Amino acid sequence: MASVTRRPLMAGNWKMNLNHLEANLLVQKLAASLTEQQLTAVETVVLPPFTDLRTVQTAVDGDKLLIGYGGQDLSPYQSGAYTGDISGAMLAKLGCTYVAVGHSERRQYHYEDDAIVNAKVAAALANGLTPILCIGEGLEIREQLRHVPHCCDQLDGALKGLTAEQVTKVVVAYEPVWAIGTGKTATPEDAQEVCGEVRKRLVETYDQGTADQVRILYGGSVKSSNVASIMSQPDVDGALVGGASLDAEEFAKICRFPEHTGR
Ligand SMILES: O=C[C@H](O)COP(=O)(O)O
Repeated sequence: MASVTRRPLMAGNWKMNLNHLEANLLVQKLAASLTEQQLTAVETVVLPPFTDLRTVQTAVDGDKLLIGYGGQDLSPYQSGAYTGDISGAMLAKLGCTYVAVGHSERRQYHYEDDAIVNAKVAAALANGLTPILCIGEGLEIREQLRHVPHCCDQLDGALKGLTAEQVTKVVVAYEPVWAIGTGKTATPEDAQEVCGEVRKRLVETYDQGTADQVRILYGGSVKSSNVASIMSQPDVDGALVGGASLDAEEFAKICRFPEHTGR
């Protein structure tokens, strides 16, 4: 069987950090820290707060930076009376190519369930955005060793009703909730276990060709010091980075991981 090449993706989720002035500085510094060759080898994306997106767009377009960007959430609806929400069409109009969907912080603080996440994935695709679909288990589920079925159930729920072709356009991010912002990183083997099972589930539900095209990221306390070992796993195609993406030099080091692994 021919081996499959998936372009590594490093996505920096800024969460509710950095105003638009700080966003401009960070994006400029990040771009200056990476060569064209490095940015071509590893797709580099930032997910700033909504209020920063126009500024990031101006910086990226103005200097033709090879950095992608996107939102951290979107409405499942196209438009209308949904105070405080932002539509996929609005993100697309700002040049976004990605949007995070179903992050554990949205599931926890905004009570998003699999049905809402499913509607948001569909809304992202309908607007030409690549959803970064986040799945992951809490500590209790991990301790009960139910993490694989839990994550596969979240995956099934989020992808319900999508065609195989649509699924190839989705990025999945496995983020064990107990490893987010805690400094506790899953071992590379933990990351591989779930990412591998996610890919197997995609083979079962769709087919091998579809599953081979889907990029699966790991997220949870990723840093420049641990990214290489995580990226050495066969089913891990990148990382969703929180805290470490707020420091341009540290995030750039993460994006330069192939230089430490020869990947
Ligand atoms: O979206 C990113 C994840 O929640 C990971 O955050 P973290 O790198 O700060 O642990």
